[in-house]
Amino acid sequence: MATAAIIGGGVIGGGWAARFLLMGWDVRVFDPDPEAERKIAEVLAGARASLPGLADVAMPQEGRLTFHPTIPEAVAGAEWIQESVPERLELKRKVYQTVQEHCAPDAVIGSSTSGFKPSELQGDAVRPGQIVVTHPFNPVYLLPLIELVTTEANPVELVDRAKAVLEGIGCYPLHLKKEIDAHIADRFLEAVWREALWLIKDGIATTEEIDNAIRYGFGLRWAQMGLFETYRIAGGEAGMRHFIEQFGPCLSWPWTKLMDVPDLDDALIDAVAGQSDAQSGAYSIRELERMRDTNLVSILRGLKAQNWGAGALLKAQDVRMSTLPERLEDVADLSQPILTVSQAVPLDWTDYNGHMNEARYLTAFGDATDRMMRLVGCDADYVASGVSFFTVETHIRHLDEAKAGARIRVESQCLEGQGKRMHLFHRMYGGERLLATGEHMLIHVSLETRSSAMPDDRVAVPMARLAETHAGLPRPEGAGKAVGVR
Ligand SMILES: NC(=O)C1=CN([C@@H]2O[C@H](COP(=O)(O)OP(=O)(O)OC[C@H]3O[C@@H](n4cnc5c(N)ncnc54)[C@H](O)[C@@H]3O)[C@@H](O)[C@H]2O)C=CC1
Ligand SMILES: C[N+](C)(C)CC(=O)CC(=O)[O-]
Repeated sequence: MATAAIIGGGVIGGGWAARFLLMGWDVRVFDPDPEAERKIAEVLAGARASLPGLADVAMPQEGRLTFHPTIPEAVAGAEWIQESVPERLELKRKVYQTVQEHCAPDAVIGSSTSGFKPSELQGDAVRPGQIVVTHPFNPVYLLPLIELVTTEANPVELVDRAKAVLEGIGCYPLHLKKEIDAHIADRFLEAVWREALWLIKDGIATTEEIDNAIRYGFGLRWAQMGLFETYRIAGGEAGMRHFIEQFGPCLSWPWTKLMDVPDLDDALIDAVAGQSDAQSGAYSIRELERMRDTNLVSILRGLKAQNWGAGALLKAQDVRMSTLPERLEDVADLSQPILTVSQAVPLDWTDYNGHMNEARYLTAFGDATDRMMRLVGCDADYVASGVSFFTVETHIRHLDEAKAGARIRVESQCLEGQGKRMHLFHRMYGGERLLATGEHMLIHVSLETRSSAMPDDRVAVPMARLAETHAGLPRPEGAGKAVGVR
């Protein structure tokens, strides 16, 4: 099992611990705060409810979390050491000194620093080449971006290994060409923050109005296209050149106070903190984190459905992690029901009753049906040739609950596969518990005439083979039932 050491388990260290753990790594934590174990347990609970639901395939088995009283004990056997102690250069350098006395000489030491350059961190370290910046974004377990900043002291092999590890735990390592204070993203964030503080100080807007200006408008655009692609479109058919021509001159108008830092005096701090209390004080930080995570999961799953931006990354990761069969030949034992879905319940699949919403059972059974179609040869190429299946009848029984983050799996049985008909029976399990069954009748169709049509041998032959083999299985309890009063 791969092992990561987390040095400093606060907001960011806790998020790293959760991501590594849920991606199957053992995690060893050192943090002198006596409350660290409780705080990380709370971050982990949020991560367990949200991260697994970004995948539409089974995540790796969760790793083991242990806490250690000293740095030497925490880094023992670790191949990745993530430093997330407070943003003080001397403290970070002191930590590296102890870490390097006791860690493997080829382990990667990543720093979460928001602002220091790697050359500053490497300073007088005994092995500067081991230390890189791996700057994450909060919540580390959901946001994939990691700014990877290196120097010439870092061997290419170590940098490549760092990228591979980050990709392996579902991150998007953005390797900066050159080191610079505050990397790329924090320079933007600071610019925006500075403007926002001026707007409050000058009495133009409150914290809530500024947040609304972002979340009802350009924040939504940025999440999916960033800055330049958005502005290219804003230039109309003439694109970026026209955009610059039209809006470039404003850059020299006195619109922004970007270069001036507002004085963070008591009056401004009271104004910001007071407005923030009025805006969000009704919720605890944990409640706000939960809302943020649910929203992020919904946005990311939306982007995933479009195979776009951060969503495309998630889709590619599913392909890497999937072990489910795509062809009949891949099925280990064709005489048994086939595993067609294995995933966790996404946060945005749950409802006001605190469990998986009824519509999502059909989503999961629909995915199981799609896999059964592919298994009998009705794959993307087949559909592109103008033929497919339509589902004409569905009967779902809801037998038990599933909550956010719970692992579910669907096992599928073919009750009939003859002529134009494919009759499927899916069982959804959570561990050993039967959660639901779904029975579906599919009819083979021509996509041109939109009416039933006989399949050709590409589907007819494997479908008949599957149906014949599954004919040996007992008829499932509940098959053929209609809704009725017991
Ligand atoms: N909070 C944020 O939004 C982000 C912070 N960062 C960076 O992550 C780092 C940590 O920041 P946060 O997690 O926000 O701070 P934090 O204050 O939440 O956590 C710091 C943790 O380090 C522990 N600590 C203090 N001295 C230590 C030592 N000698 N050895 C081990 N642990 C020690 C503290 O007990 C605390 O739990 C900083 O470098 C910061 O710039 C990066 C991205 C975002
Ligand atoms: C405020 N901050 C500079 C510590 C923020 C970051 O570094 C990244 C983030 O999560 O916004």
